[in-house]
Amino acid sequence: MKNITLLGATGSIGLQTLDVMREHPHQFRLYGIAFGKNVDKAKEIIAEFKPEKVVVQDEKIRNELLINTDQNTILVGKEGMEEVSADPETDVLVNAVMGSVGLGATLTAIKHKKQIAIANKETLVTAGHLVMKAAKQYGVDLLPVDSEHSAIFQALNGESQKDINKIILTASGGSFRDKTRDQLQGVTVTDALNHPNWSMGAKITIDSATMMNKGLEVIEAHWLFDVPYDKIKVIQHKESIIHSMVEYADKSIIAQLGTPDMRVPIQYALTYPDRLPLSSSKSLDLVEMSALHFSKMDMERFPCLAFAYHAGNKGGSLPTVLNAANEAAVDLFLREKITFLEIEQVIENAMENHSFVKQPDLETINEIDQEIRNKTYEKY
Ligand SMILES: NC(=O)C1=CN([C@@H]2O[C@H](COP(=O)(O)OP(=O)(O)OC[C@H]3O[C@@H](n4cnc5c(N)ncnc54)[C@H](OP(=O)(O)O)[C@@H]3O)[C@@H](O)[C@H]2O)C=CC1
Ligand SMILES: CC(=O)[C@@H](O)[C@H](O)COP(=O)(O)O
Ligand SMILES: [Mn+2]
Repeated sequence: MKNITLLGATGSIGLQTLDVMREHPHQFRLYGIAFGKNVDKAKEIIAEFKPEKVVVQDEKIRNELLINTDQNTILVGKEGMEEVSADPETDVLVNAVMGSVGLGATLTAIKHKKQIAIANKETLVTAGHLVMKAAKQYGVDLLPVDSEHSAIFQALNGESQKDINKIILTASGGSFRDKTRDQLQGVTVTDALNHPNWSMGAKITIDSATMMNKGLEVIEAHWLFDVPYDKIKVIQHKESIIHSMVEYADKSIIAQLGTPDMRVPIQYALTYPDRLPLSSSKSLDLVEMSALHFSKMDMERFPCLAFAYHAGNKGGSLPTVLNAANEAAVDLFLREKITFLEIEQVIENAMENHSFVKQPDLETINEIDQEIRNKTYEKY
């Protein structure tokens, strides 16, 4: 029986993690949760799973939650997430919060040698060098939850790092893949939230539409698999059936396929190196599928992908700027303060005007993250 602490329990990945846990009640017990604002959903989770530790975003939410939940220990904010991540009773940390707010918890869990299932890609984008250095120092593996990275992790299994020719990340193209740049003028939040293949949280769905999601995933792959950027390629694959691939020195390509169902990579990160049945997930019927499509990624159509390659290649503080500007811009778009096309302008502007720091430590990263958000929110 593994004790799971689930950060972001009320979100898309959080709820699907709970689905996996329901299928395997003898393997997993929910020890701790953290959530943001969704008190009603959190109450349902607490009533069903009875976690011992609950972390809330702030004091206001704590007061709302206190009614009926006095049997739990309630912790608050980033410090609360770090405390529950370090808790001796936590065996596995599933980090599924949205955004760089998850960074401290990831680093804390590493220092306490926890098994970590990482969905929170922003952690790796904003401070990949610090996270991977700590993981190496404490001998901790980060088990990827992101579907592409789970696919790559499975395709890499047992192979030698030196034999990798390239990693091929697949991109669905997002909600606006069939639109030209001209047709992006005036698109609405509702349109942008309509992802063709996946049902996900709002922020990542917008990231898919701008292609920033794939940009973040390029940086995530660089850190997780220690592969240089010139060996990480992106192709468009509109069906999201091949979740990603690795090409080896002999030109063999190993791919991982499956229906678009996040419970599969979530469960694998929880059970690795074993596999358990997942009866709620559907088998892929390739005959019914009949055809899969691939096309070249157009960096001019999707400039956010080019921004991410640039930030990744340059390194230093630039990925922190990319991530913080993107988080603020997507939030502004979701609240209809800026247009869809302004998202990329906010990011480009933040990257161009930033005073570059070559080797930022944690304090510097947190300062830059806050400064970029403040500047962006001041402007709009
Ligand atoms: N959804 C997916 O299929 C995939 C997601 N990912 C990654 O997983 C992460 C989560 O994504 P997703 O589940 O879609 O996002 P959601 O928006 O659905 O969920 C985010 C979760 O984080 C919580 N949260 C937000 N801010 C805070 C905070 N300050 N303190 C504590 N909790 C907070 C939210 O709480 P509340 O709702 O209560 O406010 C919610 O539980 C992201 O990094 C995303 O990129 C990666 C691959 C696929
Ligand atoms: C499910 C998942 O891992 C998402 O990151 C998904 O990949 C989004 O799809 P696209 O970014 O390819 O549209
Ligand atoms: Mn993904």
